[in-house]
Amino acid sequence: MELERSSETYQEEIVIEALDVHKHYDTGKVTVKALQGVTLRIHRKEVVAIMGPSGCGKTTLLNCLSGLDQVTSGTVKIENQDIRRLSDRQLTLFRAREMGFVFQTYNLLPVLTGLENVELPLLVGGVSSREARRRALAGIERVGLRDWASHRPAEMSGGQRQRFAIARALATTPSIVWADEPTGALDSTTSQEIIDLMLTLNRELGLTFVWVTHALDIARQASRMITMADGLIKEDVPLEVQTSIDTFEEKGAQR
Ligand SMILES: Nc1ncnc2c1ncn2[C@@H]1O[C@H](COP(=O)(O)OP(=O)(O)OP(=O)(O)O)[C@@H](O)[C@H]1O
Repeated sequence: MELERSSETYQEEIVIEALDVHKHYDTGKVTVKALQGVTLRIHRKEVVAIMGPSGCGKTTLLNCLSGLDQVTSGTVKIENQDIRRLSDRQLTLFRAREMGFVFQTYNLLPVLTGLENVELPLLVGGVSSREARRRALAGIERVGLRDWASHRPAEMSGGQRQRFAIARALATTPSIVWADEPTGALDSTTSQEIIDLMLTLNRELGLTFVWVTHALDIARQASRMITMADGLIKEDVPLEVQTSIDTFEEKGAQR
């Protein structure tokens, strides 16, 4: 399958690089400094969770890194491409090719079936209808919802909608998937199923994931946890270190 990538090829390869990124919002009277100098490197196959209190700049960072929004100053490179050097059209095509997006509210079109929702980005990208159907069905199979392909979102549970949203994000065989509160609208069991699905896709397809989440139990399952405050990165902890901190604390607590 074309989604498959060799893990050896990509080890230690930087896929997302932010250098001294600032983002200011001008709201007329005041300027909100949402990002105040973020520098960050994310390697291929990492699963990075971005945490922090409401308003600290998590979504702004995700939007700036993914090119959904423009930075005020600083550099963002994706796959070594400085995205500020791309025209709007080039950036749209680049995003469509390299990135998938998953949102808390699924963002599926209600008038389309699950299958049609997954096909849509492929058809927009110029893929033939026969090929789009083949690829969409393969993606839907991968998220375990073959029997639901002809249903509309209103007939599905939240977890099923999010699975279709993930299949849609995968349809264009991206290398990076951005997920903004992907489990925010789901109960804890369904949330865990969605997290397990993304972790499987990370392992099997070598996809890089960036999750924005409020939930510590979700963030702990990433391979790296970044905590933001006031538009800056305050902590950046790989899972192994996190685990040893937990173990240390647990041992300390037992003494
Ligand atoms: N379009 C906008 N116009 C003006 N200010 C904005 C805009 N988007 C975000 N902000 C402000 O930028 C700051 C960071 O917002 P952001 O949404 O990135 O935070 P967040 O950490 O994702 O918050 P939450 O966890 O509540 O979603 C906040 O002060 C917010 O009010």
